[in-house]
Amino acid sequence: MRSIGVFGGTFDPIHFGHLRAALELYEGLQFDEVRLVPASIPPHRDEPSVDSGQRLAMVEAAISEQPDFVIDERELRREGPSYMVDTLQSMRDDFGDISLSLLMGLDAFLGLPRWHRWERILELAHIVVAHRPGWHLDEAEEAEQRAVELLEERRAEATILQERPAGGIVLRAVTPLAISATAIRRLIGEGHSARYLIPDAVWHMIEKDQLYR
Ligand SMILES: Nc1ncnc2c1ncn2[C@@H]1O[C@H](COP(=O)(O)OP(=O)(O)OP(=O)(O)O)[C@@H](O)[C@H]1O
Ligand SMILES: O=C(O)c1ccc[n+]([C@@H]2O[C@H](COP(=O)([O-])O)[C@@H](O)[C@H]2O)c1
Repeated sequence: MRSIGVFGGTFDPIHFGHLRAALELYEGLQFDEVRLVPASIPPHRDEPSVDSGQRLAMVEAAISEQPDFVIDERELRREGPSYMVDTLQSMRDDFGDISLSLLMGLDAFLGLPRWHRWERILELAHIVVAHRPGWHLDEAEEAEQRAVELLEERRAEATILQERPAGGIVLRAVTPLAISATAIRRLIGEGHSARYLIPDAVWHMIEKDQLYR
């Protein structure tokens, strides 16, 4: 069965934490393709500090040489908040009965029960959760318990991703990289370099356009 990974993010900016996780999941879970989906208006957070055209350009620069990584612009073309359930429904309509896997870090997964129509998401896709430094399942807060229960109910072996179109949750270790876009924005705002946390091509764009100053 054809199998696609879907990696959504604000990517403000894209960094090696995103890229290395996406690559290890792509190789380890044998996706035919990973679609990076920059959010236009991300729900449940402040508006991005850089406009969507620039965030998109940084993602393009970051993945230009990686085979099977593609950018999916459908959230940028849609009006209103970038609800993931709408994105996955539209991919399902486009791609038919393939296996779709929504990739996310553990921090994002713990917040999943607050997402718009989140229960529908598991009817449309699998969820692959990557470990992220600083986040632990056994330290989940009260508000995150629903996500922990969901993982217990739906946890599956990675083989499910090749066998069924949707519905399982797979937890995966990736190289732990304690990099966040928030810390990168702060570094640059304080006049420091963000080199070696992000691809050089992305750093050059940030410098050229004086982003995050
Ligand atoms: N270092 C990392 N390791 C694993 N997953 C990550 C890492 N950084 C981000 N992710 C995941 O990438 C997705 C998109 O994240 P996002 O674009 O919000 O990056 P971020 O670094 O968390 O940004 P911010 O600090 O602005 O919240 C989320 O699913 C998040 O969990
Ligand atoms: O659909 C939702 O309600 C929803 C709520 C929070 C986050 N998301 C998506 O999850 C991805 C990671 O979100 P963030 O805030 O960590 O960048 C990104 O693609 C967001 O659009 C989606």
